[in-house]
Amino acid sequence: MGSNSQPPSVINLPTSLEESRITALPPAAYYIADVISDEEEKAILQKVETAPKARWRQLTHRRLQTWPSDLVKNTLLDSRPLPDWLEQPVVSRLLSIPVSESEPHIFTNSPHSRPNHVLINEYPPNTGIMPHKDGGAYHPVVCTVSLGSSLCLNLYKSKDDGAIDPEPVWRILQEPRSLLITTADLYTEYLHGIEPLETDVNMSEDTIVNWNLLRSPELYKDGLNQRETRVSLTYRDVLKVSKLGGKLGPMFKK
Ligand SMILES: O=C(O)CCC(=O)C(=O)O
Ligand SMILES: [Fe+2]
Repeated sequence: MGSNSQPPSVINLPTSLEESRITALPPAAYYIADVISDEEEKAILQKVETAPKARWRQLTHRRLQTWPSDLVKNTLLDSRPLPDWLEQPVVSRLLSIPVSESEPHIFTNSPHSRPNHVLINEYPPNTGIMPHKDGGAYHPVVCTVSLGSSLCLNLYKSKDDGAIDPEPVWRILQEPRSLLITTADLYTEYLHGIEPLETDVNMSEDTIVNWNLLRSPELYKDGLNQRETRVSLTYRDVLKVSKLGGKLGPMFKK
């Protein structure tokens, strides 16, 4: 293989999530560089891009889709399953990786034992998301699949007066085709956000907490990541699902 060529596209799942733990973070976060193949990435991106226009919600810089639907008062009104292209291959792989001997997968202790909601965010270069917490609607396990481009997700601490310390405590680099799982204190105690940058800078073994788990650290040896459009799929379990959901008329569904 030449020094500039990419390694071949392979799926590489750990036999236990422990192998993928980001050890510099409080319990627990996991990073799997190769959760889907190139072909699977392309197929999902194609589905995202060709979704009906009404599926997209346009914010100032970013646009997003929610599947199967938005939440209303923290409740999922639409109890239809996720579409097949969001279910396969991602959910089945997620549910196939043990956390420990007594925990067969990461959603073992969530109310529906699986993710029932996917938020799709599209970030062109120079686009980010303000530091925030994900709030009370979800079980505190967040599974994010990244497509199309790498970027850094930052984790922030609230200061004692409630203000956000603008300097991130940790930075996680998410490569395309990767899966990041964050849980527990990282959900409840810390904030996460993405800076609106054209280029992530100053990246190294010392500044990126998952450096040892990256697929291609050599691509960033100058410390830089030139962003292209990155699409993320955020899989979560919404705690409350309306029993009426399946009975709502088409007017209430998107
Ligand atoms: O795109 C991401 O990785 C983060 C998205 C996010 O934090 C959110 O939508 O709540
Ligand atoms: Fe979030």
